[in-house]
Amino acid sequence: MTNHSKTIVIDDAVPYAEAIFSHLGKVITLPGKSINAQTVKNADALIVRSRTQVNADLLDGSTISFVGSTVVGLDHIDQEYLTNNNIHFYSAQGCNSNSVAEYIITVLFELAEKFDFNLTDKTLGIIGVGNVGQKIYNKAKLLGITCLLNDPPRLEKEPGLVASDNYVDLNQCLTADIITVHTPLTRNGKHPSYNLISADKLKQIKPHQILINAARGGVINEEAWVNTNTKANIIDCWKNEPEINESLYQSAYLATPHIAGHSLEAKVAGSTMVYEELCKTWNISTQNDWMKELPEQPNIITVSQTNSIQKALNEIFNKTHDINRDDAAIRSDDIQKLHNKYEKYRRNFPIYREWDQQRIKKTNSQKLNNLLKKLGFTLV
Ligand SMILES: NC(=O)C1=CN([C@@H]2O[C@H](COP(=O)(O)OP(=O)(O)OC[C@H]3O[C@@H](n4cnc5c(N)ncnc54)[C@H](O)[C@@H]3O)[C@@H](O)[C@H]2O)C=CC1
Ligand SMILES: O=C(O)C(=O)[C@H](O)COP(=O)(O)O
Repeated sequence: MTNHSKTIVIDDAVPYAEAIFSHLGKVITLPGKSINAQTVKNADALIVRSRTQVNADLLDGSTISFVGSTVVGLDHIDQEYLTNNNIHFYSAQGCNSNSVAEYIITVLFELAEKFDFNLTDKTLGIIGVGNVGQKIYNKAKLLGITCLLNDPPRLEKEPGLVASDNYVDLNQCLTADIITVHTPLTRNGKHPSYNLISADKLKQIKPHQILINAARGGVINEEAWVNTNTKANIIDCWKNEPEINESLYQSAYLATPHIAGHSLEAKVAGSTMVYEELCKTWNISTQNDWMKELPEQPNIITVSQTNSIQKALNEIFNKTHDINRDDAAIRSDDIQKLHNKYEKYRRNFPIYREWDQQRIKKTNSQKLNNLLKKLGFTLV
């Protein structure tokens, strides 16, 4: 039964918001950017993704006592303000890490196909080895890709990692053939990541190297990146989204509108993690009736050839999430059109499912079948 005494304001990009949250109170859904002081003034809970700045300007004078974020980045949340004002805060850490990891692996196989190289001959540098970075590393290891890892904050907490894995300093990590960044965007503390790959660091980059940013705009210095000669730039996260830098955009071999973490499983995990926390906070039992609204399993994937395992994997990954489609969806030489398409496309992003939801028709290659199972696919 709905509790009409509570009001919950929710970003309308949170899937199944009404179905999941409505038994807890009156649900008001709004575009994340339209959530303002007026709309939250008399509400009890606020549930955001990444597009709402959560701070004193938004919450001063409101009745909000719970803020939930169904995404991972925290750079849009003034956590100190929330703590000082006794507002319970919860964010769904880890909810979309597998989605981002699958995006990166898909990108790697696409690059290998396009530039005709063997991934097992290349090194992959992973900067930030948290939920996302660790999953990329685990998958890369299964696929025989050599990795260099960089995460000074994690090493301080787990010094034993240096001995057991390929942890290196940032300069060495920047020598990898392909470099991918997965730190949060932070400006303070002992290891701020803003401008981590600075203009100076970018001078070390050689023309054979590939740079990927699916973390946040600003971790790699965009102004210097535009003028850095690389083999390819892959960019999912930008400064000033959706008004992204035109020159950097034109320099990108693959440019996607901040969708690496947008698998259905990631979005649903973010929503349910916040939902469970809100139920706990309000001391209400959880319900799962809304789950009947989830779509059916995707169709079985067939692989057209198995002579090259790398090519077969590229085909399969693309059939689960077509990143070229995401790039093409926003491509435009007219920057204004690009900016408009950017936000529109990500807000209406086509549903895709993670590998562990996918069924593949058994191939005639035992090696490929084994690899697919290890990557989470079901063989039928
Ligand atoms: N493109 C997309 O759709 C998505 C982007 N993200 C971004 O990726 C970031 C990482 O996500 P998770 O792995 O889930 O976060 P996490 O918090 O689990 O991992 C971040 C890791 O970065 C490390 N780190 C922090 N500062 C560093 C520095 N200066 N140098 C090297 N390592 C550093 C931390 O020690 C930690 O291990 C998020 O904060 C978010 O901004 C996350 C999900 C989706
Ligand atoms: O979790 C994060 O951090 C992300 O970057 C999300 O994938 C972004 O989600 P949106 O709310 O911007 O769709």
